[in-house]
Amino acid sequence: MNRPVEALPHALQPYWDLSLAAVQAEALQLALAEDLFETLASPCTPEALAQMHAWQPEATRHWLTLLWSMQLLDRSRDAASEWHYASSEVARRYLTSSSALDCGDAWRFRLASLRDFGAGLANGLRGEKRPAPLANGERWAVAARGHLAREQAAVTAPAACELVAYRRATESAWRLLDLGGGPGLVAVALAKAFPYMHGVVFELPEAADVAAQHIAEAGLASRLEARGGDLVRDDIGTGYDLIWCSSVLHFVPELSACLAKLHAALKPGGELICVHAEIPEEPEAARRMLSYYLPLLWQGRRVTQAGELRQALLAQGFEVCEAQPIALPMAPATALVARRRTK
Ligand SMILES: C[S@@+](CC[C@H](N)C(=O)[O-])C[C@H]1O[C@@H](n2cnc3c(N)ncnc32)[C@H](O)[C@@H]1O
Repeated sequence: MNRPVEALPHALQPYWDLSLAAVQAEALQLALAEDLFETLASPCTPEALAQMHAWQPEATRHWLTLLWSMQLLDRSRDAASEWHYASSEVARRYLTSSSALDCGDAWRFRLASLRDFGAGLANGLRGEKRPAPLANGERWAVAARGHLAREQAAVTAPAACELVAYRRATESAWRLLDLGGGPGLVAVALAKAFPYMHGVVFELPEAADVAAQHIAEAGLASRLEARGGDLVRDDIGTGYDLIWCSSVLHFVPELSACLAKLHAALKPGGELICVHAEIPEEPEAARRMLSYYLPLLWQGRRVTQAGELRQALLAQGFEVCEAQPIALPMAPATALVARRRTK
């Protein structure tokens, strides 16, 4: 009689995976610190690599094999049956210092800040508040100069261009508001893709300065303006054909008042592309979202439940024409396209 096959993987496997991820994160961190993906732009054997850096050859071989299993390296055998390792497509694109889309430092920043938050969970539960090292505007300006800029260039801006390409003709003139646009690279990418578009990046004043710098560097100052202000209290302008608003509504105290302001800022027929992560109903999908958004939730910020934003848009008189999954840095989100009715 055959032995009954036990259920695989074991029910504890997801939790073992958490501890295993610690080693994978360190392996990647070390690869970034050593600029490994730049070196392995051309294939190399572990022995040659170890010799180049005075590393231990066996340890190097096993580390490379782990990175291969994480799909950060490709490998192939030569005629002598020796493995040669080279950076994978994703590592070349996003984790190589010479790539325009490099997110290596941004990834390291995310790892460090999530570890730091995780280490403070017990204190947070007891209600201990950690003093913010910088004032709000300055904190966002630091983010805009650092990881937000890298992630916008690599992830958010290409996703925005792809989405907007379905909604605007390249040769038409239109007016954009990139609300809470951080470093402004979404607006910059849209302006490059749509030569007749002009518009505004609205941001807290300190971050608006960073966006202004990016706009100037891109030679787009005649078409894009970085306007500093508080979107809750200040005038955000009117007559927009399209408002791009991603990962911003978490920070406004009153959702309905903010959506009413966005509705009024659009031309009749104009569209709000509202891109935010919401907490899904299913635990598997909710897990990633909650791990990322727990710090925000603990600060008392808003992360809506799946479907809540749509309801809030409908309540303000928007017509919700489309809901599309979209890749945002760290966790996927939903892009809701909400139109101001023509009458
Ligand atoms: C998570 S970032 C998102 C940046 C950008 N939209 C993106 O998706 O990459 C949130 C942005 O909202 C801006 N923000 C938050 N509260 C704001 C307010 N009251 N007025 C203007 N901007 C604000 C922050 O400065 C920050 O750049």
